[in-house]
Amino acid sequence: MPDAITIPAPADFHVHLRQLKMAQLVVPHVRKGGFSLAYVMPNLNPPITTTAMALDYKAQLQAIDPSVDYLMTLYLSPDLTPDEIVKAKQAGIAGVKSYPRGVTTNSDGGIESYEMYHPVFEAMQRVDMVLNLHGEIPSDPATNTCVLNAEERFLPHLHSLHKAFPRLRIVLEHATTRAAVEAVKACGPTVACTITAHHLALTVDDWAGQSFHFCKPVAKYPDDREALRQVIREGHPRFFLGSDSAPHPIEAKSTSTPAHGCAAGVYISPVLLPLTAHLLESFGALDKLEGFVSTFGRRFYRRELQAGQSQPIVLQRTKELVAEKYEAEGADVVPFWAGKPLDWQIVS
Ligand SMILES: NC(=O)N[C@@H](CC(=O)O)C(=O)O
Repeated sequence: MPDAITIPAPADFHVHLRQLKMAQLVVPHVRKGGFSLAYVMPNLNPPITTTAMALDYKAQLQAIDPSVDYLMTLYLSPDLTPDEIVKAKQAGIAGVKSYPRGVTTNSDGGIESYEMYHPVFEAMQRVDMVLNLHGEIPSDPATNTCVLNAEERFLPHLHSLHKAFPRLRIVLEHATTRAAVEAVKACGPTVACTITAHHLALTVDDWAGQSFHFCKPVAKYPDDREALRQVIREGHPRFFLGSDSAPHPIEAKSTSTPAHGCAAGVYISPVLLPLTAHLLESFGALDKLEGFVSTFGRRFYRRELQAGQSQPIVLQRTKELVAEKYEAEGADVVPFWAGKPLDWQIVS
């Protein structure tokens, strides 16, 4: 059992950084959690639908912490045109995120059918931008669809998109099921998958009745969690970390009404690297940490570290309790693993 681990420049390939006071609180937590690259989600209110909006948002994030490499994304909506894709690529925007309508936070403007976006996907394939999929279909009593099977029922869309656009790089985000792992494995090298740290820990029993563990997609069965753990143990190079760290004010998580429910999202940024090490060690995959948090995602996104760029993070074995909450002027949030011990801490 090692007492220290050194990881070259960890990269979080899925994170929600919000705006205004919440952003002031959570953006510095990217670094605190051990990460120097953040792949930033566009589901703001209003969503980031143009290159100009994405660049303006990036400037807001850089003003809070200029030391992080922010990779920006656009929100797939009918406003997005092939011309805007070309413009976005030239401006360094990395990807386009698709949210099916109504399945999660700020997804009212999300998509209902992929066919109408084929010209946009064609342009993305041509200029080489990444398509990020929130892989759930909306709940529908008529087809017996609910949060437990919404991801599995999305997978035929993944296969048909990959078939129609075989050179388009696609990432199935925050996979939670054995079916999703198998679907991504069955695809070619242009399809990858992010896995969150919390989905390596939680199952249905842990979020039913515990609002701070509620996120979309919800954690599934123990066998699904085992499939996520197994693909990491295998060191499969198309499966890598995207935290889906999604802060919500404590009030939005802890008080819900029948009309509004509880906000979906687990907040994980400030403890991300120590927690990921802790969890991987718990299921015998600590030796795969570097690939999972640093190498594989960077390779897929073509953001490999150049010589002299490795900005290594050193973790040391410890017993440290995670903070109960983080707060600042006008914002507060409860982190995942609050009040519980972690076996690793960042020392430099
Ligand atoms: N994951 C979540 O439960 N919530 C995310 C949105 C998302 O990625 O689904 C959020 O922005 O709060």
